[in-house]
Parts: sequence; structure tokens; C-alpha cells
Amino acid sequence: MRWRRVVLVGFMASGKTTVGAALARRLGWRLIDIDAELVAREGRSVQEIFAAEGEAAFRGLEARAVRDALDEREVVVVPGGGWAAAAEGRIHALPADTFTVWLRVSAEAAVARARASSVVRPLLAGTDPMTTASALLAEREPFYAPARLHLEAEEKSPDHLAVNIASQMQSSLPRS
Ligand SMILES: Nc1ncnc2c1ncn2[C@@H]1O[C@H](COP(=O)(O)OP(=O)(O)OP(=O)(O)O)[C@@H](O)[C@H]1O
Ligand SMILES: O=C(O)C1=C[C@@H](O)[C@@H](O)[C@H](O)C1
Ligand SMILES: [Mg+2]
Repeated sequence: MRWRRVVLVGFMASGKTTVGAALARRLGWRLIDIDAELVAREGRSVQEIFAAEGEAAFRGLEARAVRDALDEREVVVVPGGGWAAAAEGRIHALPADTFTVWLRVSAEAAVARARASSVVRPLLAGTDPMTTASALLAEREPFYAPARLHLEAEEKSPDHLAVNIASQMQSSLPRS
């Protein structure tokens, strides 16, 4: 396998953290979940960082943590859902030996999953999460689209998605 790392992108609650963990187990690679990394570095939750510092500051911390993660090999890197869309060309700028995956979900599924999960997503915490999610998803999709592999992530289990990703990695090579 010539791929050195994987980056999973997709909307909030598309399953990046869950699928990333399953994929890391399958590959025997390390998971670097950037939200978890920021919580560990900052000693407070994503919600608290957003509340105290604002979104722009959060994006700065996030960008730095992703840059650090990209120095590693044999890692599954899971940025938060906003990383790919926070600046132009983020996926294009990744090292060529990075396998990129977009986990696709509808706004409806994202909101339902976010509602059912215990993690607070500050951008969906308002009074009308469905309207917010629809607008944000439409805005972000063009940023996720340069990912090499697009997977529908609503119907299949995290393990099934991880098997699919690992198999596509086995059967392809980075451009040299
Ligand atoms: N393929 C799946 N099928 C059903 N439920 C899933 C699937 N993937 C993830 N989930 C569930 O959806 C919720 C959100 O998943 P997860 O936290 O992995 O999303 P995320 O993309 O990392 O979100 P964020 O960008 O906000 O960190 C969790 O409760 C998880 O168990
Ligand atoms: O999509 C987003 O903008 C976010 C996703 C989460 O992973 C967190 O990084 C935070 O809630 C913001
Ligand atoms: Mg996550």
C-alpha cells in the first residue's frame, strides 16, 4: 500500500469519527480525530472553545492541528466538518499520498444524528437546525467534492464503510 494517510471529510454527523475509528482499526493505523485533539490540547470542549473564542479562532486552532497530523504516516485523520470548507483548496493542497474520502449525508440525516448524539455541535445548536444545516451543506458540498472517494454514508454501517474504504485503498495508488 502506497497511501500514507487517510483524510475523511463530510458534514457534521456524517460519521467521520465513527468510520475513522473503524478504518483505523482495520488498517492498524492511528486515528487522529482533530476535534478530540483540540479538546485535549485546550482542556475544554469544542462547544466551550466556540463560546469563548468564536468560530474564527476555532478554525485557526483546527488548521494548525490538521497540519501537525499531516506530518504523520499511517494515520487516519478526521478533521471537523468545517475544516475542508474553511479555506479554498484544502483538499487539493493535501500531500499526494493522502487518500481522501467524502462521507455524504443529507441535511435531514445529519440533523437527526446530531440530535441523537451527546456531542454538542454549536453550529446546529440554534432554534432551526434543519434550515441551518441545509444552507451550510449546500455551501460546503463544493469543498468536499474534490475528495477522491465519495461514499453514501446514510444506509451502510460504519464497519461496512470502513471495509469499502480499505478495499479502495488497496486497489489504487497515489499519483506520483
Ligand atoms: N454509518 C452510520 N450509520 C448510522 N449511524 C452512524 C453512522 N455513522 C455515524 N453514525 C452515528 O452518527 C452520529 C455522528 O457520528 P460522528 O460523530 O462519527 O460524526 P462526525 O462526522 O464525526 O461529526 P462531526 O463533524 O460533528 O465531528 C454518532 O452518534 C454515530 O454513532
Ligand atoms: O462542521 C463544523 O463546522 C463542525 C464540526 C464539528 O466536528 C466540530 O469541529 C464543530 O462542531 C464544527
Ligand atoms: Mg467527529
